[in-house]
Amino acid sequence: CPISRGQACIRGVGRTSTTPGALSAYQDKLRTMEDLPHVRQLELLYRMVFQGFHNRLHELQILEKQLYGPIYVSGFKVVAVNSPQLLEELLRKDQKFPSRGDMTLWTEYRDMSGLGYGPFTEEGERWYQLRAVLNKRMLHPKDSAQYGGIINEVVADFNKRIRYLRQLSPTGDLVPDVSKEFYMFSLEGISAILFETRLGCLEEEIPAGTGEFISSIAQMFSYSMPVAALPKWSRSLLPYWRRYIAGWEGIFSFAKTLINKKMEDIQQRLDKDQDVQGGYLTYLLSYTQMSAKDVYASITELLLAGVDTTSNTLTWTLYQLSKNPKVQDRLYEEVSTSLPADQIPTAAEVTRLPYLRAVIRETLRMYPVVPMNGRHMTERPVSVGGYLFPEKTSFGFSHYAMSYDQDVFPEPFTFKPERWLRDGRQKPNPFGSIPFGFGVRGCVGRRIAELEMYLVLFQLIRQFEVKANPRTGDLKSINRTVLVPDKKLNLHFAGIRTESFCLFLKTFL
Ligand code: HEM
Repeated sequence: CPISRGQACIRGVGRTSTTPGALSAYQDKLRTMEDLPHVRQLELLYRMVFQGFHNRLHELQILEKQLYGPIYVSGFKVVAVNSPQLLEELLRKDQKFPSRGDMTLWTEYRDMSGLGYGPFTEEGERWYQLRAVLNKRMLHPKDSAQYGGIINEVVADFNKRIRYLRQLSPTGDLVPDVSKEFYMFSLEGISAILFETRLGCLEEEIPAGTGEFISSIAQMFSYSMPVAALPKWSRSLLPYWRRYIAGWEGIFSFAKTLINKKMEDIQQRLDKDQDVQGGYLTYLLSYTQMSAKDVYASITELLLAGVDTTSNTLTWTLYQLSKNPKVQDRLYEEVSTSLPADQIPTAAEVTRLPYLRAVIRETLRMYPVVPMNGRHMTERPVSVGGYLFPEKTSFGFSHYAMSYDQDVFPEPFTFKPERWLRDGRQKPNPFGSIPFGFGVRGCVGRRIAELEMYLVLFQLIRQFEVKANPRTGDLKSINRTVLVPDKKLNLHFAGIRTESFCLFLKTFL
């Protein structure tokens, strides 16, 4: 452990390895990858460049399914899996240490700087051991529930900020660029959990260090596209690589400063023989055998994975609620009757509300923030849909197209949270929409993300009626690694709902 006092550290995981199942004699009858429809690289490039799919690759999944069926080889030798049944078949045969494939874009800077890998970038046995440590205090709903109090503090600040912004507008209720506000909310929320420190993202004046950190994250993400697309030899000639690396430097230096500060605090307490108690970072630093290098890498990756995902989902949710007043009314009915108006919901209370959960579930169906995921099968051949694929085959999952498969989701373009209610109706095939992934490599932050979204949505809808701004028009989703709106979303947060006014008075005055 980076800090120790003889506490039990979590040791390597001793899971017995499963012998890869030998394929049966029936294997001879399986067809091969060559028998599948192939999308030629030129075709793909044509569609991307001339048909404008370069930033709408998720929509291309729908077209490709119509043209090539549920499984085909796409331009860059990736096997596209485009039906829930085939996806289930493949994921149930996943490796003991699943892999999503090449992560060099995220690892190069760390290799250059002697930094470690986290859950996103690590592979094999080391990844497995890392996840065993990171999952604790995070993955189980009971673990994430302990962060309800911290998240509610952030929600309270977010409410204040929304009230402040709406009163600045000429109409007295318009909040411009809601995505940006949710970004700040998500960054503040996840940092409060991971660093056990408030960054001040929701303050009127963002502290200088926090501002630089936010710019570094934006810089790293925005230069990752040209860096990935351009050849390595161009790096010394063009500015992109240098700026990309500067982004990573800013991110790591900020994270290290906060983590080092926590380590010092803990060490001081230990020196005085005082008890060490705290949240997630304290747990990693004091109760596990993770090295400081691993803690820097893991915390940084958790943070990066936990901001755009949650914030964009919240943006899409409010967008859909503003377009579907009946759904919003039903949600309001649920949140306003579930608790007294002056009571702030706890994690346990908020996760019990079926319609609130269904609203988020439906948003993630229509806007799976990670619209394409995949697996690289390194260990052994695998059969799917009657085809045999050799080891080292890469599979790409067309989650977006599956989410709009009308056999699984009737009226797929309609926002219908009801389809997720467990009130006797037939449940959709669960593999039609798996926004947090699947299995041991699935999203580690799922429960925290859900909790953040439930708590903030509960309080927003209890207070305001969210209305579309006619000038904004319809939003389309574009793919920037995650699905984001193609333009800014401005929304009216109309009239403070009467029931909540006393809550407001109680909380803020
Ligand atoms: C709406 C919110 C979120 C969505 C939709 C989402 C979705 C996903 C998906 C699809 C994956 C890939 C899973 C797979 O390959 O099977 C993933 C992985 C991951 N997510 Fe999330 N995520 C969200 C929020 C978060 C948050 C809040 C955190 C951090 C606390 C987080 C941390 C991670 C990490 C570290 C991984 C990599 C796990 C691994 O490779 O072992 N995510 N997420």
